[in-house]
Amino acid sequence: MNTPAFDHNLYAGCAAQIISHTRELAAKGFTPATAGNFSIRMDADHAAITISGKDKGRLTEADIMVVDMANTPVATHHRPSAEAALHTHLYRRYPDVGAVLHTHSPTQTIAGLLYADQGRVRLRDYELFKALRGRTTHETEVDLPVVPNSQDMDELTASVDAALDAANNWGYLIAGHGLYAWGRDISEARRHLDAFEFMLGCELELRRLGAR
Ligand SMILES: CSCCC(=O)C(=O)COP(=O)(O)O
Ligand SMILES: [Zn+2]
Repeated sequence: MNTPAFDHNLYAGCAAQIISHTRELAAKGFTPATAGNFSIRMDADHAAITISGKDKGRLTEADIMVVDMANTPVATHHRPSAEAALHTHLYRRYPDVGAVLHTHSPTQTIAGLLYADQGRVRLRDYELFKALRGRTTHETEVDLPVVPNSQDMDELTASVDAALDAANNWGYLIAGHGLYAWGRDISEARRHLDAFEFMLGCELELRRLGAR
């Protein structure tokens, strides 16, 4: 008998977690049309990830597939997210990252455009910093990197890699596109995503008020 390419029970558990979070994020309006992609690391060599082009508010287990860390589909003919390379880049760069979430909320999309020239959104004095792993005080600055958008995934991955070398964080924005956030598991990735969404919303409001 052939050895299965991956543990099906592990895959099914990952798919269930992805579906649960994506439905909630879609209901918030964070995945317009078919935007967004989501993954969980299954083991050192595999990740469960959304298939490209699906409505992320209506995912079923059949809409989640497995790739290896070079983005090659495993035991399927489906096509992974067009941005799978950005997920596996994070899994390769950070061995302790267990989940990656990508959304396109209006706040994330607008903030990416407004701060593209600066290459970062400098966040200051937010109590919500404590939602980010490793942060214990509001009395600091946190730079959220902003990289230019590109349809060339090698170019985009290289921009992200350089931006994270300069300002290591739990997320980054792609200008005019959306947010990538990650964590050691999907709950932590979601907490980071929610925290960035909130702080970016505050930054946009402060700009509207002329305070930034
Ligand atoms: C319709 S949104 C354009 C592609 C994108 O940015 C995205 O997040 C969804 O792409 P996928 O291939 O993962 O469905
Ligand atoms: Zn996207």
